[in-house]
Amino acid sequence: MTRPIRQQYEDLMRLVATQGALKADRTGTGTKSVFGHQMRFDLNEGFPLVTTKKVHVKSIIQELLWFLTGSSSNHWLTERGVTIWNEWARPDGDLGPVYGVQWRSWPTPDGGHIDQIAEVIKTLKTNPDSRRIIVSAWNVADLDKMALMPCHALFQFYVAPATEPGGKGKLSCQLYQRSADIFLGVPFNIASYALLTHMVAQQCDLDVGDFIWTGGDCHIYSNHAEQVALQLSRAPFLYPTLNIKRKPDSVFDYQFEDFEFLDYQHHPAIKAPVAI
Ligand SMILES: Nc1nc(=O)c2c([nH]1)NC[C@@H]1CN(c3ccc(C(=O)N[C@@H](CCC(=O)O)C(=O)O)cc3)CN21
Ligand SMILES: O=c1ccn([C@H]2C[C@H](O)[C@@H](COP(=O)(O)O)O2)c(=O)[nH]1
Repeated sequence: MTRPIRQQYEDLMRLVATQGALKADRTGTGTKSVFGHQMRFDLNEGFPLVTTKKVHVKSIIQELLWFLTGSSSNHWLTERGVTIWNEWARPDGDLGPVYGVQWRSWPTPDGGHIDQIAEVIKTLKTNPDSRRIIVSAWNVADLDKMALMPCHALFQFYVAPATEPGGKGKLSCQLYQRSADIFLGVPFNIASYALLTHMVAQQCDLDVGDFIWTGGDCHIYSNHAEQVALQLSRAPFLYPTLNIKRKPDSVFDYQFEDFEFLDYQHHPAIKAPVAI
């Protein structure tokens, strides 16, 4: 199959840079913003890793593995050389009941916990036609205890049945991201959920389908304007290919070394300040 060169991400960036409304925000930085946007990535066309700048995949993989441990501590990340959450961590490294805590141990009113990821894997294996295969990080009662409220708030899986006898079903995933920092956050978020979709598909003996990204407040910070102009002057390359080197016993047993990206052709990295 010859793959097309895709630029959904750059199209969103261009749309917001040219059409976005000037809008104030919590951090006091100022943004250009568009409300409501969708991108669809066919994971069979390659792994959607932005090519118009170098994306730091190590941070993305480790952050996803951190979510899957259910940890609330930034120490897990810093011990592995990942610093992207440092600005939000409390002095003891705690981030409150953020993504991983809600994914793996959503608290129930009677004092119990729900492992939403384990439930999703079980449902995909036993009832793939279900329309209820959802993970939510948006725990309203816990929001005020979180260092930062979830940006990637809710995701749903979907299985398209096999089209030939003996074939595999195709796993798709759609994410709702309520707030999207297009320059810094979104390349991470797309790659993270695309990676999760590959991992869940491998565990459930499914092929991959689409990753659909749906954004709420899609913004470019005013202090990213020059970086955005540089990035939009570059021509995208073909997406790389993800190789998962082994099949671990469960979705919770993946290691950083299990993943490699083949043929990742990219433009140079572009530095930018993160809005706190
Ligand atoms: N304003 C803002 N944007 C975000 O994207 C964001 C937050 N806040 N707060 C929570 C997390 C942390 N995330 C971050 C934070 C920093 C980078 C960042 O600085 N990226 C650089 C360096 C990569 C690295 O060191 O690994 C980049 O060039 O992508 C990316 C995502 C995503 N989230
Ligand atoms: O995974 C993430 C996490 C955070 N962001 C961005 C989106 C916003 O720019 C900030 C969060 O600020 P709020 O005022 O809470 O919306 O972080 C992201 O893009 N991706």
